Amino acid sequence: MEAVVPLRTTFTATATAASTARPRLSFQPLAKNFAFSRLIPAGISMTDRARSSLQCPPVRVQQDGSAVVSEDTISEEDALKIKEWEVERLQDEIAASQGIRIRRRPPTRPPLHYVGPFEFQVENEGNTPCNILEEIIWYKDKEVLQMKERTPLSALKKAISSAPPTRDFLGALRRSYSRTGLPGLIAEVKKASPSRGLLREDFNPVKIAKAYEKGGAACLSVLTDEKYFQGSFENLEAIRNAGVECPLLCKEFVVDAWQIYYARIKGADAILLIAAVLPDLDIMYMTKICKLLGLTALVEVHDEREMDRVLGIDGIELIGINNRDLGTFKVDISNTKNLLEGERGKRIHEEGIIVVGESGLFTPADVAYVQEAGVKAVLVGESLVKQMDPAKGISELFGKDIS
Ligand SMILES: O=C(O)c1ccccc1NCC(=O)[C@H](O)[C@H](O)COP(=O)(O)O
Repeated sequence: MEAVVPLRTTFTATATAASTARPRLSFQPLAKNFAFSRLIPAGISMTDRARSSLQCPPVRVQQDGSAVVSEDTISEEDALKIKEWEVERLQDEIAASQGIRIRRRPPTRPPLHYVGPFEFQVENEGNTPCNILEEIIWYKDKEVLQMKERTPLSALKKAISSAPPTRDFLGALRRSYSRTGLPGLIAEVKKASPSRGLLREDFNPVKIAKAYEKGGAACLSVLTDEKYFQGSFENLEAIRNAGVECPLLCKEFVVDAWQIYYARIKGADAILLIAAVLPDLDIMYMTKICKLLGLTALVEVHDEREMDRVLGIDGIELIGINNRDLGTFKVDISNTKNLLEGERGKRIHEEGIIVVGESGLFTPADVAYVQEAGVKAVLVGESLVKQMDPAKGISELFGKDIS
């Protein structure tokens, strides 16, 4: 029996990243009493972008139940999309070789499928994120794709040409350290988090930012992720436009250089780059873009391997050590100490890199502990934002008035 059936999303591409020949598409076998669960692919699916823009090819169902698509039915345009997908797979392989466990997309297909007019959910091990960071990144990839469609890079570049200049984030941290003898404070405007839920009901970002500035913060960090942190770019923009003078860090999950340009027009002076997500080449490329736009890059690491990768990249000036394990949410400030011990600490000192201790800092003893370990700045959210008076919270955190 042979039939030509239109199939929308049930195919998997079997071409390997290394192949130079035109990729061949093959399909999951379709049994007579076909069940939706059979749609779980054997291979790795394409990105949404590639998949959604591929035309539905005609499929020939063979006698054994398998379905094939003839190479002749693949248009030039589709072949190009498949190539794009191959390059993305290659990037995944490079990331894995650098110890990056965060995958940029589900290795099988995303759990949402369509068959004809029907939409349904199939979950399997491959399409469920391994931790919260991976979940955030998969979501962010889609979000950024939509944002880019609404505002192309060319429009951002045009807007940047008339944007006000950035402020010196690193200089502010250095000045604060010399003035107080204590780590420069990056105080975080944080409404909620995946680990703690809602942190503050009566959340007024501008009021909190002004209180932080009054309390002696050198710089501010503004969470812009909406889905997981209830932050926004509107908050960043509002704080910048409210006359707050502290330089602002855009606390985002950057997966695409487009976001750096976007942060710049929304008022950022610095932006976070997470080594657990970005391969070395991306970090190199993105830090260059930051420099070009006058932004400071805060490159965040969680473990020794990430620290060594980042230390191997030229021109890094600011490294954040995050004490939060993003798999378990456990916070352990000794992570900062461990990563600054021995040769690593020596090298950081010699190269004049400023290190920021991030997450889980609540008391003067915590601040003293990470300062002793070698940090010259700290990034603090929860313990300050929860205070009725965040300015007073800063004095309590440092054990003295640092304004
Ligand atoms: O805070 C979280 O629950 C979280 C979960 C997943 C990814 C990142 C997360 N936090 C981002 C941060 O780096 C912190 O907001 C920042 O270091 C301040 O931490 P804290 O002082 O403990 O609020």
